[in-house]
Amino acid sequence: MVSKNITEQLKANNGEKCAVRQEKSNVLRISEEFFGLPYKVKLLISKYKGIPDLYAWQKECLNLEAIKKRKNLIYALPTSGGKTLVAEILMFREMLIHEKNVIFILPYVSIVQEKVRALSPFGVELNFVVEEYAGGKGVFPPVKRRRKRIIYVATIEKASGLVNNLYETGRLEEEIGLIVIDELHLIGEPRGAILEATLTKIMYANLQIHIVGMSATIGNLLQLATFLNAEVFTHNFRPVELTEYVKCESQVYSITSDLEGKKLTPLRQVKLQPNDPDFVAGLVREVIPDYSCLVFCASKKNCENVALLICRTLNESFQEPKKDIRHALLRALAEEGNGDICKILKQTIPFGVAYHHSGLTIAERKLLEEAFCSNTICCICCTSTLAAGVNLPAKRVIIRSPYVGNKFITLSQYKQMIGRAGRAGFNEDGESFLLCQKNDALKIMTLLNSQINSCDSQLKETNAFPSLILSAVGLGLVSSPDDIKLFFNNTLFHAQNDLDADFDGFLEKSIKDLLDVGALQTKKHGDMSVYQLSDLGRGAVKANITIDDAKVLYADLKIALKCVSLSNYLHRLYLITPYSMACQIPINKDIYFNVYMALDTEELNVAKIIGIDDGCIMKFMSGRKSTDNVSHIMHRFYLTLILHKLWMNRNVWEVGSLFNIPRGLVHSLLTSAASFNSSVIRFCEELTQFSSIAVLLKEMSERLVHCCSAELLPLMELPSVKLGRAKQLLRAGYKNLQLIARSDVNSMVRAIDHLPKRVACQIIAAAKLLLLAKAELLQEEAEQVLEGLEGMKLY
Ligand SMILES: Nc1ncnc2c1ncn2[C@@H]1O[C@H](COP(=O)(O)OP(=O)(O)OP(=O)(O)O)[C@@H](O)[C@H]1O
Repeated sequence: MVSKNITEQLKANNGEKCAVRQEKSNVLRISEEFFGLPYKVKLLISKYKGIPDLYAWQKECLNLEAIKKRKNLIYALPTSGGKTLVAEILMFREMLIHEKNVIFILPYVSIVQEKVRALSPFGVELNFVVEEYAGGKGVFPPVKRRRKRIIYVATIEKASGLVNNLYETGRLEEEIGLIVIDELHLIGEPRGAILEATLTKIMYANLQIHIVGMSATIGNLLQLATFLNAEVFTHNFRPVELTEYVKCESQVYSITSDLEGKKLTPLRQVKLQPNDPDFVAGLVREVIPDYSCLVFCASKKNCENVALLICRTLNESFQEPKKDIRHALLRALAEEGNGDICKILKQTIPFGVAYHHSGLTIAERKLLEEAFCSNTICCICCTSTLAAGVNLPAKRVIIRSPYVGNKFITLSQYKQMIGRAGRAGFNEDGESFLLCQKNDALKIMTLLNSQINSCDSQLKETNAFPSLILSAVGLGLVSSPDDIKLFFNNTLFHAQNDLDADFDGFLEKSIKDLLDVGALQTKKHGDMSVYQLSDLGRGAVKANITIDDAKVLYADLKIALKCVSLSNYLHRLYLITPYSMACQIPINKDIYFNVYMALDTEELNVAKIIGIDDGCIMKFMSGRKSTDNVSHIMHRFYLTLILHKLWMNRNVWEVGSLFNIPRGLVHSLLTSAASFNSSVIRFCEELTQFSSIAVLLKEMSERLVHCCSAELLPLMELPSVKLGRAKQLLRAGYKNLQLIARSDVNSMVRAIDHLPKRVACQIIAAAKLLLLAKAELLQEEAEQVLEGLEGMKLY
């Protein structure tokens, strides 16, 4: 007993000495700087990200003249090169040193949420606020904060609204010092037109805002650099070495390079089995369960089938080691699905295998990603979207076939996928296998020896010119044909094409169309005619929607103004049913008929108000063609019926099976409805005749974002906390943000099934940050009131 006490005493003394030594070294280092930031930032990066030191290229990049002189910069590196950390350090610098706010643009809602959560501990420690602008989240105009700096983490669409709003209220240049764009190459995908439009406006307005873009390697970096007047930094750094293989039938080749280009060198033969004809399971088994493996598949169905196929080749021994935590994962998944678990995942997870695609809800995907990162599961069969968004590195990456959907894979897709191979800090190397049939072998050789794709402006492809003209006129950036021409000289489209006489003609036609449709008007200004927006044009710009959508919305709102039905939410849900989703959700006639027939009198009345009656339904059922307008309304109303079921508290699983569509799609419909709701609200606020409708829609916002009971709402404010996790938290006694903020990480991990420590830490920090931000806002409001009272006599 005595000796134990002495040992403990010694240990304690020793611990104290270590602590003192550590303290001293920290004190010494306090005076050191970390790229102009307090040394504390380096310690926090080590604490929260587990990164003790920067890679050489990261240091080089942060020390570039372009950065010092705040010149715009694009830096391009292969996937997993560590680009994000550089951007984060730049953002911290902008807030802590230059005392300006930052906009961080990311491609998808789920990545925005993930980033908000990951930045929260830094926000608490470094005293800044992280605001989420994605889906239905993010207020316009953004709340102005006097004391704290803000990172707005935004999707492409929300960032566009944010920039417009801050510009027109004169706050953009005053408040924003830096805009960071992750995955800049997405400018070459359809949604990229919005990003290009946002950046064009900033470039044309010639604001003192530093723009930094990150990208994977792309073919036309210089064109992008011309567009952004940016310097370029490239590096081909990979934290771990990557070896590439091709497997064609039973032959494995390694990909080697010589002066003539890439070659396939035969390496080994594999034995194809009837239950594993491609040897995909064989390749997986070579690495799991000790290491992790990602299998990219061409389609969603394929992901599910391959996951099942792999499990059929695994024996019981693959189930044993992680039985308990895998069951905890299944329970967490059941929680998200209100008791339902996907039948396939139920079979595969005990083996440590899962599938991952957009048919799953965001919450399910998040749980699987966390489980993969914490080694609870060791193999995920996924579609190519996983490569673009989520950071899930694996020892081995297998590309099951050289197709994405039914299109042959491009070099940048290939690079993006194989880029996931190799876990920095976990494996010394990574491997990739591209599987193909003999008849695709030639195409593979061409692919491997081709140039990396360029990313092209999408303004023309997506017919985005009219919206961009409207927005530029609305913001007061342009008002004459000459201005508009000059404005378009600042686009990426211009950097890629000569804007010749044809283009002038094209612009003139776009302007004429906008005048004809009544979105644009001319006004005399002295001798000159200048353009200005009509009510409709203003609404479209404010709501960030196309003029065609604005016309439909205007007509819908006019009807609603005359006879909005308040007896239920169906009419309001129809108004906010996103137009863009109709093409993704096909109508099932029988389901439509059954759901329509089950509507009560009040609900049928709503259908009538918007133009659907029994006659329309019968005509539709009999397959007779209706006018375009009626078909359009019918299709939208079908989506409204789906939303209505969710609104009535049916979960995404039930609704998915009722309408025979994947639950992930039901979830995206809900997310885009929440986002469209904020657009419609802004439209109604701009066109004051509809302001009463804005009030009605605002009341729905919060419930629409989360679609859950009131007691869960405060918990769902937390980034990445979805229904299942909110319920787990509530059941464990975490009823509000205060209780979460006060919790310690270990007790939370003990109380919640399948909650990794890192995530618990981020959830607690996010709760603290939300509360601090709220408290500070109230304090600022109180100060403003008191300032107003200053000098006032009380009596
Ligand atoms: N200096 C470093 N030392 C060790 N690990 C690092 C370092 N910098 C970043 N990482 C880690 O490397 C991984 C990949 O980093 P990151 O996601 O920033 O790469 P990326 O280049 O942005 O990749 P992508 O193109 O996929 O977005 C992350 O887990 C990150 O924490």
